[in-house]
Amino acid sequence: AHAAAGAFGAGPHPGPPQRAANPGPGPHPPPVATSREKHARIVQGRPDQPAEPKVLRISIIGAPNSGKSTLSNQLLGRKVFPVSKKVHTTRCKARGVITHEDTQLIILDTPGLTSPMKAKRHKLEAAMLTDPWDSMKHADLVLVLVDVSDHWTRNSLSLEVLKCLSQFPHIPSVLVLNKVDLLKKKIILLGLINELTEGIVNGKKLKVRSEFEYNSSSPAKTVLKVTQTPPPENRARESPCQLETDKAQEGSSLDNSSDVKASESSLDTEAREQKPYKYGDQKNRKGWPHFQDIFMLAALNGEEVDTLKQYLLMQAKPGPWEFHSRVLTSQSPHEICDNIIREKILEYLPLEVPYGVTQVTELWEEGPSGELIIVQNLVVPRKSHKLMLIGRRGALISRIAQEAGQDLMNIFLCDIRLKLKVEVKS
Ligand SMILES: Nc1nc2c(ncn2[C@@H]2O[C@H](COP(=O)(O)OP(=O)(O)OP(=O)(O)O)[C@@H](O)[C@H]2O)c(=O)[nH]1
Repeated sequence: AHAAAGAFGAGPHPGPPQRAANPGPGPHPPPVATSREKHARIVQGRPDQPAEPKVLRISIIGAPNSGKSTLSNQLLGRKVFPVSKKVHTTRCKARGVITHEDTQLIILDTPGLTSPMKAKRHKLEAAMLTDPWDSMKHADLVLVLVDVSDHWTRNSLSLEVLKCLSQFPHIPSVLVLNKVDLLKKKIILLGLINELTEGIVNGKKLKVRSEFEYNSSSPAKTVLKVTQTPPPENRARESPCQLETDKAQEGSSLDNSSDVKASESSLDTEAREQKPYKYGDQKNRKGWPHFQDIFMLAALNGEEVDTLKQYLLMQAKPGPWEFHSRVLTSQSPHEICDNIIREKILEYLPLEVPYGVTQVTELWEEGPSGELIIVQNLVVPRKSHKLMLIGRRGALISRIAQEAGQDLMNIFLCDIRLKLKVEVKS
């Protein structure tokens, strides 16, 4: 009793994968190896680093669904992590690797930070509670992602995020406000920044005030700009927070063609008055006063992602590379495949149904013309779930196989024949 989705990928693959909107500098990413052995050889092979290599390990943490994987994919310039509208798409930590000239950025994409109670509800593996913490242990810098379109969560950092940050206060942290494309009133970002930073960035008290200036050089654009008054010792410093939106497209409620600035002043005295942040104190706090910088971006369309990437490249310190420059991710081909299929199941099945699906790969082999043949069995707990997953006349499972096959083709850069079966757990 199983439904099979049509094979996919006959004919030549569609050429190079679609690059993200902001691929950034650097050469075209290499294909991801399709067999376990090849992958292991490349990942474990000696890094081909230059004489004076630089490295930065970046942990991306945040609430489930804040856009961590979307941002990771955009930074990588290629989709290698699964993304969906449902929470807990990412099940375990995975690394993405960006190699640019002498610098290697290693992105530690983690599951959304969650509580043991929520983990139980979604039947999450133990790793989903521990992985974000583990990734912090290896990080040189942490990006804290906040979904600014979520009215319920955007006004304060979650308890789990605060616990994580205060457990590792020595790791430089950067606040990233994501999904700004969904905000009609961009001016609320100023209030959010104030809440989420407790009014302190880089050790200096933020004074948020609005300044409306006519921007005659760019009348077609609405510009929201947050700058910090430079500290006396370095007048040239300017915070990288900058967001430009096309007025025509956005219809922003900011004053037309205006700049809004959050500036920093009367710095040191006010900063010293701030209550020290103690571990265990998080329940009474909403923000983190130790961010070194703030970015506002839209990971989905790549807006300002390249600015963040350039910033990260600048933060790298001398140190040996971990991976060969050809490596794009530490995930094995099988893990990538499971994740991509899971992403589609999460996207198309309602409520909690996707969380009960177990994936079993039955076949993984190279076909006569070099194509990759994959057969995966999706085991579900109930017959009703099976019917849902197959859909009317197999329409849904075919769609899942088609879309997953296309994504895998773009990742592996080879033809893929993907067959999905659905079975009720006996
Ligand atoms: N409009 C908009 N949507 C976004 C943006 N970034 C991410 N999304 C969407 O938000 C949803 C969640 O994105 P993910 O990248 O899977 O989020 P995540 O934080 O990795 O999620 P978990 O795996 O549950 O922790 C997806 O539907 C994305 O398309 C953005 O900048 N703008």
